[in-house]
Amino acid sequence: MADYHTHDDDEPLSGEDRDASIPADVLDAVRTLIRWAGDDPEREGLHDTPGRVARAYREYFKGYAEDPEGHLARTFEEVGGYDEIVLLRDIPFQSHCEHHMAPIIGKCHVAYLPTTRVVGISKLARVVQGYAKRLQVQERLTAEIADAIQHGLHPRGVAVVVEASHACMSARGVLTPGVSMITSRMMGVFREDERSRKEVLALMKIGG
Ligand SMILES: Nc1nc2c(ncn2[C@@H]2O[C@H](COP(=O)(O)OP(=O)(O)OP(=O)(O)O)[C@@H](O)[C@H]2O)c(=O)[nH]1
Ligand SMILES: [Zn+2]
Repeated sequence: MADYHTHDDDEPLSGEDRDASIPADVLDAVRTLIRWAGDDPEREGLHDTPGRVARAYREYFKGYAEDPEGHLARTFEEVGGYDEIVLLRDIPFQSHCEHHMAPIIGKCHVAYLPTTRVVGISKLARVVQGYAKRLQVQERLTAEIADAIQHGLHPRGVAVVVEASHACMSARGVLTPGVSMITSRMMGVFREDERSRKEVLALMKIGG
């Protein structure tokens, strides 16, 4: 998969040039799936679809080309003696389940209790996106985000809660829409201290 991410996505390419950067076996694989679905990949409306699907896959799975924990490398000394929870609530994400490659759509709440150094808040959202843009199960996504913050920042505590709906449950299979899956990972003070855990869950507005 990594070999398929060599193209710089910021470079504008058009028409055949864009498809030239996509390996022929990838385009063929999409044509095979179109045929398997029951349609003709050569008909006009589907002719450019394999290239579009391949480019869409580059976006869906661009997390494989990243080291999400690397986003946390630049920290700065917090000013003013701030020693309370830092929380980013409602970070939206889109991922894909590794069982069906169907969308997982949801939001993630990320909190940490700093020691002396803090990180730019956008970097926490980048960590979420870096792990979301891979094939996932929600439990592993949750754990990977929390572990990266723990290893990257060595804070006094990390709390990650993910709420998401799985298209593999709503659009196929059991056909049960409207279900939220909620997963969490608590580390440090948020795992060990009941009051800290309650405080962070209250700030996340979970469990009311
Ligand atoms: N725990 C967990 N399960 C997931 C996640 N995403 C999808 N699944 C489940 O993975 C399971 C795969 O089960 P299988 O029995 O192998 O696949 P299947 O026959 O397509 O199952 P159905 O979805 O029940 O039709 C299903 O129960 C999915 O709902 C996730 O993020 N976490
Ligand atoms: Zn699934």
